[in-house]
Amino acid sequence: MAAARPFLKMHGAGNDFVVLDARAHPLDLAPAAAARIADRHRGVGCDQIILIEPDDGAAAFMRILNADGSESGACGNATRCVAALLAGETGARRLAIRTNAGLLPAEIKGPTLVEVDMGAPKLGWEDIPLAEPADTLSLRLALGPVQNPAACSMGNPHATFFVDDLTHLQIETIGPKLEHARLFPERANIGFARIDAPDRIRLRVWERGAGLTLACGSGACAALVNAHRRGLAARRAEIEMDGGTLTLTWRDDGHVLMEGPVALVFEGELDAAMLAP
Ligand SMILES: N[C@@H](CCC[C@H](N)C(=O)O)C(=O)O
Repeated sequence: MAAARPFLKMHGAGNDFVVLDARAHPLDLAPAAAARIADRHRGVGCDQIILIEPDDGAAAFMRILNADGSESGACGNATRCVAALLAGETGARRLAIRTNAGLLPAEIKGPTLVEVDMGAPKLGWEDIPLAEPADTLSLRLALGPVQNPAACSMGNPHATFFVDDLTHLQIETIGPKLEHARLFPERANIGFARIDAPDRIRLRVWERGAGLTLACGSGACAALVNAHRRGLAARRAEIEMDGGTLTLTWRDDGHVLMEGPVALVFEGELDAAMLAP
């Protein structure tokens, strides 16, 4: 059985994480163990579990496990948190974190502020991925009051619905049904965006494998990209979510810059039984 492990509880705009450092001692975390740790009553409680692993060409490799134990290729808010953590070890202001989405350069902008280059979105139906050829600017998907989202991948699949009213939207009801829609063979993160101005978007995200979170960094990137593609937003906007606001820029070179807060909440130790498969 694995030994007890220290962990850090962190969050980025309220999107919260249990961070485990597996650089010195590898940790093969089974989906059931991830779900156990993420449980907000019987575990530590978090949206995602983040494993920091060794990497030859970057400060570290970041493995992302959702609260349901599924693995994702991108997690914007956690990337900022891990960048801040690793920068604090060396005093560096610039570093790069590798995820399955690629090599993500990060810059420390302040004691609790980090900017990450999230790379370029993928816009083709097969890159999202979708189950069939489709115009990713307007998918033939509708449920209740929402329809025709735009879709892109930030290393993970996102569909963004544009709505006028976020107050009466039953996201807990329609979110899981859309997450598991047949159109999304790997499921999808579902964003609901209200355009308040060309440079201001109000966003709520039903996250794949985690549910309604207070913020979603890759979801914010997808919302800006999809809004700009639709002619609804500029290339730079403030994305306001329940847990906080991120500043997003879709650069002319195609890369999306995301700036936002990071926080360390507490340190703890996971009992070995929590880590068992
Ligand atoms: N909260 C993250 C996204 C985490 C992964 C996502 N739920 C997925 O399964 O793709 C973010 O800040 O991007």
